[in-house]
Amino acid sequence: MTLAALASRSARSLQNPLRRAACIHLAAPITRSFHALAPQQTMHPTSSGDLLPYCERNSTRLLGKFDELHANTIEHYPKTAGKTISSLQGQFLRLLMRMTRPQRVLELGCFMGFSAMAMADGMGADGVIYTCEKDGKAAQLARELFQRQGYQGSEEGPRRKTKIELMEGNALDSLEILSKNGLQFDAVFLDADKSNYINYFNFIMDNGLLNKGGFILADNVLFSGLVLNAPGANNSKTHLSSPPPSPTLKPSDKGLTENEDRSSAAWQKYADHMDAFNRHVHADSRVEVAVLPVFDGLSVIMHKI
Ligand SMILES: C[S@@+](CC[C@H](N)C(=O)[O-])C[C@H]1O[C@@H](n2cnc3c(N)ncnc32)[C@H](O)[C@@H]1O
Repeated sequence: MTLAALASRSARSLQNPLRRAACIHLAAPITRSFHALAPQQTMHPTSSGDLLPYCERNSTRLLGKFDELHANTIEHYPKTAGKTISSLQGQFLRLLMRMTRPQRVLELGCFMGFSAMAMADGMGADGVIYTCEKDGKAAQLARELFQRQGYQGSEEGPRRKTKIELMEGNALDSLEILSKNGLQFDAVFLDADKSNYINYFNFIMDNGLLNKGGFILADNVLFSGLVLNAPGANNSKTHLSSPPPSPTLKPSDKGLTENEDRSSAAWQKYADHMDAFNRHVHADSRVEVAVLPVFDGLSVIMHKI
């Protein structure tokens, strides 16, 4: 049985709610794409105001094939379209893949497939991305798009080489499947539910999913700067005086769905998870890490050789 078939069988078996981690995903798309939808309101001066559009204007543009994806996303997820990383971050990921040439990449949090496609475009012809998504609708739309754009063979058409393998279901279950199949990765992009970042990191490191010398990119690690307010952040001087959401920031700009808690306490809870993750990674002697104040905070974590 191919890994794809194995993954899809396993995804079907994940209907048991007990196996699904209770995970509200809260993206921080204020530094993400769809800038027309989400005004730039970030605590990080390098990605605020006019600077982000300036950086985008002076960066190589991603190809027009991403237009269909963006149109799809706005059509099907008008309120949470901003969960997708920004065009600039997509270009950054693509460039990083071009420079490091990983053979196998793992992504947790596919959504509509933008970051997966951006990374796939930067990888060599033999490179494959495994991307995990628990939202069935997003997974289906992404799968269809990958097929139309030639990243995945379709059942009907001639079998093309699959460059993006989409694993539908809870990411922790997908990690177990990948581990059981003995897969190892050169790079990982962490962009799923914040409350599980530590679990994802531990599983990947403890089960040898990341090759030595390989790296993990973890997104949203500064969570709009709110990590400074986390109880364990150990930063008495720089506490933020007025935690978001600000009155001018629409809930949809943070990727919240109608049913998610929009109180600033809930907001802070996600930032606390990110702070705990940052401290956890920093304390792990198997890795070296740089926590970068770009986008919504991006950690580059290398598995020491
Ligand atoms: C920020 S979005 C990913 C955006 C995507 N990386 C991009 O930039 O195009 C996070 C995604 O993670 C998914 N997600 C959240 N928790 C998950 C879990 N436990 N397992 C798998 N996917 C999960 C959400 O459904 C959501 O689509």
